[in-house]
Amino acid sequence: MLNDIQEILYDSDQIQQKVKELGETISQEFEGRNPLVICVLKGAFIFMSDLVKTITIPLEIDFMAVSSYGQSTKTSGVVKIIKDLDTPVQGRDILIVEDIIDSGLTLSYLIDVLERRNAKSVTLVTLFDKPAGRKVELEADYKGFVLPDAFVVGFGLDFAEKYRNLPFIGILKPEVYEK
Ligand SMILES: O=P(O)(O)OC[C@H]1O[C@H](OP(=O)(O)OP(=O)(O)O)[C@H](O)[C@@H]1O
Ligand code: HPA
Ligand SMILES: [Mg+2]
Repeated sequence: MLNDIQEILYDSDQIQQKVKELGETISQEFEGRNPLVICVLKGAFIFMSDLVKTITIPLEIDFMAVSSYGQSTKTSGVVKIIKDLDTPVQGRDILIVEDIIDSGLTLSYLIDVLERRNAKSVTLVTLFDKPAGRKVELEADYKGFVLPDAFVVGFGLDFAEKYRNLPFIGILKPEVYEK
């Protein structure tokens, strides 16, 4: 698995430090609001579990699974809901937890869904942001790291379902997906 990585961008310690900072900021922002924290599966599962441990205010969690990349390094452009929320969002302050914003299509679709369901507010936190990939205008309220224009894996992010368990974020060697 490590042989397939071209370059490590941020290691586990660097990521944990950043997660802690994000958690502190979010704790202040949502003081007294009991937010519903939504993990966008599968990619965000590691970030979500680390992040909520650093948030010091009461919150609720739920999960939504969406997919648009499948076996490719390029978005299909079609965001499919694989698993929906169990919790009604009407009138709730929502914090969406995402691993990466690339084209922006996944999150613009999800925000639209939550607004149509009458969420009171929708706030976005992403651990990684790849602005060069944007196809729609979208900015996270809180972000961890800005990444270069390369396909990355690790810390929850996959290529064809592999590499999610790497404890760092790194660039995948193009020969892995070009062959
Ligand atoms: O901004 P975008 O171009 O939409 O890309 C970001 C989304 O793509 C990935 O999910 P994917 O569809 O690969 O599903 P997964 O989380 O199960 O890997 C990632 O986890 C984000 O949710
Ligand atoms: N890596 C893994 N999954 C992704 C990426 C990426 O660079 N961009 C969007 N989904
Ligand atoms: Mg994926």
